[in-house]
Amino acid sequence: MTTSLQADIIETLGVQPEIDPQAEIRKRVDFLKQYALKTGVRGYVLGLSGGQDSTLSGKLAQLAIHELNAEHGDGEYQFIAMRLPYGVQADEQDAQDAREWIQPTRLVTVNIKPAVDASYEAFQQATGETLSDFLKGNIKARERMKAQYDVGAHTRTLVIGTDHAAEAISGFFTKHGDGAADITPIFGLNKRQGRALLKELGCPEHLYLKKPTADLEENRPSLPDEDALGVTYDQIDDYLEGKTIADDARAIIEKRYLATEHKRRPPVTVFDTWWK
Ligand SMILES: NC(=O)c1ccc[n+]([C@@H]2O[C@H](COP(=O)([O-])OP(=O)(O)OC[C@H]3O[C@@H](n4cnc5c(N)ncnc54)[C@H](O)[C@@H]3O)[C@@H](O)[C@H]2O)c1
Ligand SMILES: Nc1ncnc2c1ncn2[C@@H]1O[C@H](COP(=O)(O)O)[C@@H](O)[C@H]1O
Ligand SMILES: O=P(O)(O)OP(=O)(O)O
Ligand SMILES: [Mg+2]
Repeated sequence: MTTSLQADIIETLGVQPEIDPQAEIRKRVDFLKQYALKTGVRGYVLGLSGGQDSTLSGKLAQLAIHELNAEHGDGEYQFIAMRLPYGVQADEQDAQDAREWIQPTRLVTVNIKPAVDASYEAFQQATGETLSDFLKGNIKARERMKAQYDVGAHTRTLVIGTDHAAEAISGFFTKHGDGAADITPIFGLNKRQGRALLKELGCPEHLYLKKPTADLEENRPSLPDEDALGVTYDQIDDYLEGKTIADDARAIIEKRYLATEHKRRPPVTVFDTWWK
């Protein structure tokens, strides 16, 4: 039976228990096109990690750009993919496979290591203390955000975020890091629905069957999100589809959801009451 908190979460995150992948693709490509036309921007920019979410978001963006150029422009719309490794990335080949499949208008590569290490060392010099490996991971996510905003502002393109329901529910993103973006085309989908869209689009299987990872920690490289979260994406997806899941998994999900409300909202103000 669906609990009332579960029903609230499903409604807030906009999840449908069943989807038509083809219709979802059309809706989200149209959304990207219409927003670019309405705002007058020249396209989109997105970090491609080689993971499922950026592969899907990037493909939707590239489809939107193709159609915009065919229908409205002289090729002035562009989708800029960014590779943003911290040094050398273990699954670099997946990122290259995603780029090959998406065929972005342009690829920009920024190694974030020097900037991240400079921030990490500046903190050390200023305080005499050392940031944890976990907190250094959040610097990486924020540095990636900065690099994308630099390219976006320079090219009049908007930054795409890859937030979706299965990530939003647990606040499993870095605040003002990968959580910061201008537009989120896969919002409202859970993880298996995202996979279904990629399958429909003809994506190489290995890019959507791989284990999701934020890959932010040096001490635990390629740590699967599911290990960090303590629940599986299947459990999260079932919960988001209104199904009954094991009590311990439900408790973990709901505890994380309630603790991370601040990450899904704008900065709290004197007019807000949600935190009380
Ligand atoms: N797979 C992914 O998509 C992905 C990507 C990046 C990070 N992550 C994960 O996301 C998490 C990010 O870590 P985090 O959440 O500890 O760091 P965070 O920086 O995202 O959020 C913590 C910060 O939020 C603010 N904050 C905390 N409580 C608050 C409150 N009640 N009201 C207002 N602001 C508040 C504080 O500034 C605090 O430093 C980690 O678990 C990381 O592994 C996952
Ligand atoms: N190594 C990366 N290169 C480019 N973009 C990246 C990289 N790692 C993460 N990103 C971007 O951040 C989001 C969130 O990633 P999670 O795996 O969900 O933490 C990802 O979709 C990329 O856009
Ligand atoms: O955000 P991505 O593309 O890195 O996907 P995943 O979260 O599955 O690693
Ligand atoms: Mg990832």
